[in-house]
Amino acid sequence: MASPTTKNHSHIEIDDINEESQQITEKDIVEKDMAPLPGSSIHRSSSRPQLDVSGAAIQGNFEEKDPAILLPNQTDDISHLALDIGGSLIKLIYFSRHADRQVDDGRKRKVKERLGVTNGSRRSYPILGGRLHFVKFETSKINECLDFIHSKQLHCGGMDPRCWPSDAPPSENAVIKATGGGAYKFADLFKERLGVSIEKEDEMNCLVSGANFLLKAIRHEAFTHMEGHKEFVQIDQNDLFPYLLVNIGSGVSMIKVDGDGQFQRVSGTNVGGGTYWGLGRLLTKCKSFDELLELSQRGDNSTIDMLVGDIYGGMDYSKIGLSASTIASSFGKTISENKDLEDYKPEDISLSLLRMISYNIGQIAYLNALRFGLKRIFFGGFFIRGHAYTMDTISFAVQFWSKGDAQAMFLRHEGFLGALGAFMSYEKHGLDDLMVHQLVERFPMGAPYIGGNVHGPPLGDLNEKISWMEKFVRKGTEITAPVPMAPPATTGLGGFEVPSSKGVLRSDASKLNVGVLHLVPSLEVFPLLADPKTYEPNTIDLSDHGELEYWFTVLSEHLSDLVDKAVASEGGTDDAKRRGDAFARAFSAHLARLMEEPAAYGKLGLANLLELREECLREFHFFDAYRTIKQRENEASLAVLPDLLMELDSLTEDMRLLTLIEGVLAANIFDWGSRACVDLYHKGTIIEIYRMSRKKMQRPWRVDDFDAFKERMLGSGDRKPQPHKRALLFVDNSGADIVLGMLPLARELLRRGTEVVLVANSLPALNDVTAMELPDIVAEAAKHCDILRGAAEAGGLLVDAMSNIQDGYKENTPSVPLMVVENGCGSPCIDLRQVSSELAAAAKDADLVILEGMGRSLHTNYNAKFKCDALKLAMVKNQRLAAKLVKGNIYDCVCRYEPAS
Ligand SMILES: CC(C)(COP(=O)(O)O)[C@@H](O)C(=O)NCCC(=O)O
Ligand SMILES: [Mn+2]
Repeated sequence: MASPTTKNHSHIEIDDINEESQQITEKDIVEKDMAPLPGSSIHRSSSRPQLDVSGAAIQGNFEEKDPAILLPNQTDDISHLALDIGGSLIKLIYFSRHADRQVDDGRKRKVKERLGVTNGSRRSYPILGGRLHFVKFETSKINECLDFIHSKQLHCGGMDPRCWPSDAPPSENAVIKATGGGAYKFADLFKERLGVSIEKEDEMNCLVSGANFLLKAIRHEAFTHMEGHKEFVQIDQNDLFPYLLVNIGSGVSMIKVDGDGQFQRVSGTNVGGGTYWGLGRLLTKCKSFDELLELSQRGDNSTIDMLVGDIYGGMDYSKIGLSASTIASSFGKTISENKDLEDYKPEDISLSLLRMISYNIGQIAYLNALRFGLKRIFFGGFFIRGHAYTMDTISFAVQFWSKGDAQAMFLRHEGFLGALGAFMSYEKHGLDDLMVHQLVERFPMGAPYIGGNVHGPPLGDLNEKISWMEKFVRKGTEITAPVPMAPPATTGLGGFEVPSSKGVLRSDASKLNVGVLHLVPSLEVFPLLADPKTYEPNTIDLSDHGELEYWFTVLSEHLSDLVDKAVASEGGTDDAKRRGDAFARAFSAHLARLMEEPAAYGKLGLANLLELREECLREFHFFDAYRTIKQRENEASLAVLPDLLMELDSLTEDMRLLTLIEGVLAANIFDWGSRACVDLYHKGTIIEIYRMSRKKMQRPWRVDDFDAFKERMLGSGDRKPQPHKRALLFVDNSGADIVLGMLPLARELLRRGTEVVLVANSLPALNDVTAMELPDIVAEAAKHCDILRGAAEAGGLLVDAMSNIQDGYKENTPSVPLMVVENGCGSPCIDLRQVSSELAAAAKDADLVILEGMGRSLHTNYNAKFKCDALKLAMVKNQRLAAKLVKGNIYDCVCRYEPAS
């Protein structure tokens, strides 16, 4: 692991270099939004604006690509900036929104009608959608903060959302909400420089509403930190209150929180962050708070503090539970030694000070918790700065004094409580109505570098992002991935650098753990989860270091191949190569950062890593790296579909069901995310591999519940069970997987009178089929099959595609419908706590869920329990996973059936 190095931090510390640049970028830049994905309606990564669209009407020509839409009820005075101006730091939160490109074609409308999807369940959020960004500056450099606000035009909040951001000057009465002492001190400066008034918000109020929001809405917000070990705590929203909030800024406030807006400042101490920094500066000549903190990491406080052992001749004072290493008196040793300040190491002084102050705060906090019978204590404020030692010291104090009864917890957005509260005080935002499943935290390109010496204007478009990456590298500050890198790629202009031995992740990288919060109110919890509270999507826990190392290696080794595919998908141009290199660097940087601190972005599971890779591709405008491969495989598979259907139709019902399940498992071999499978593809054509795979399908499979599934489907003896009413089929890959595997299975269900909903990705991920692509594939397949044709028509799937059907056939008999819905994600895995509203609506009448593929049914959801019958089907295409999960081998198959629980 890269060891931290000392750096002099200056100016602005910023959470999102995605949009903010380093010194290297000199030009003045106007931010341009990244282009949305073509033709996709759910943008978890680039959250869309959710405006008040009631009464919306298209203005002008309906046929135009992007006609202007008039939103008569949209309030256009939404501010998107709030500040907490403290003694040492300015914390800024701003909101950004993007042009809505929602595609609502005829097919989608029909499916929605059929599923009864309305916007009724969505409450009226004035700022539905968009993103929250978290930024900080040193208060002494307030001018940089003002420049930042100006360059992003954040003070021009009250404006038409359709043309935001704009260069329009702020209106006469523009106001910005702010809290903290600086809201008073700098009010005139804001008026003078930006022409805006500051509306002051009560600091305590803001702290509490910020903390309440975070604890309720962010899944991995609170964590414990003991002896270097960080563990996220799941907070039950209904059991949050009362708690003690300890905000450690320059001074310390202790607030008993009983509910939203219900709190009391019960105590505080003047010995806080300011004391540490002030005394530390005088005693060590350090130039910044971070430098002082950095110093403490190399310190030894026993040269300064009087320990119990110093008094008791190296012994514990065990009778009263004090070990020899317990501090008896902070700085106490210096009184008995005839030394001057210069005789002590600044490192030791810093550590003594840090421990003195942290213990003191921990102790006072515990006494107050005891006073009011509070079990939970949350510590926030920028004193902590994610600093492991500080958190350990506070935790130790709370643990020590409470004898393990009370627990110190920390917050990932520790420093932003006040600013968040100020932001929430804009009444029209409705932010506090958002629920945990409607927020997605993303860690863009800059996340691994965050908080470094950022002092340039905001980053502009994609090109500037790439330049930033390239210049960063040229300056010799390339990040080092502490994982084996693939050999230099052939695609990039400069190829990959051989990783150097010196890690240059920012020295205090571990200190900032916040990403950009995407607000996506259309997301819902999948209603068929048996117990959403205990549901954990990830099967593989990456807190196990061996596991982490293995998967990081797998992803690193896959990187050069992925870049090749991505670059080729964009025509192999020089521009694509540059983007490819920048993507590889950015993703490697994420990996390096997470290798160093796996919990840096919240609780880390394999699904998060796989999704991060897709997000990173999208960030560099690779929207569908496997596009051509998918098309090729679809065509090849569609060509053999008629023969397969004929073969199936010649079988008995029993044999047909078995052959269908075999077919799904066999076709799941087409996975471009698996190293082993990609190697295999060099050995034959798609159809040859498919045939080979089917031949090898011998029961019993490694996990084989087929008989139980068959009994539920076909019954036994004379018992003929009711067919399922509606089945949700979570499909996986393009090509054989969908065409020769899942579609024939869907056809069988339809034939039996079960409605089928094909659930596919909203955005591309590897070679997964998307909801946008499926209707065309179904239409092609329907040309060879009456059942599929009738069902697809009934489900509104063939709205446009029917015109392609040559034989003029029209089904007269009513058919159960076949539908397609998007799942709300763009990842090879699926987190069922955050799915599209369409899928949630489709789930309401479903009594069978079929999850297919390694990502959706093994990496995630293998242990998920459902309210309805569930079938999990996958081929295991990774040796380690096979050994670990099913005690088997690569290419083993899983057919796991669990009746409704
Ligand atoms: C990304 C995947 C989960 C996709 O698998 P699928 O869901 O398509 O079956 C899988 O390719 C994977 O885990 N790949 C990494 C492991 C490897 O290369 O062996
Ligand atoms: Mn897949």
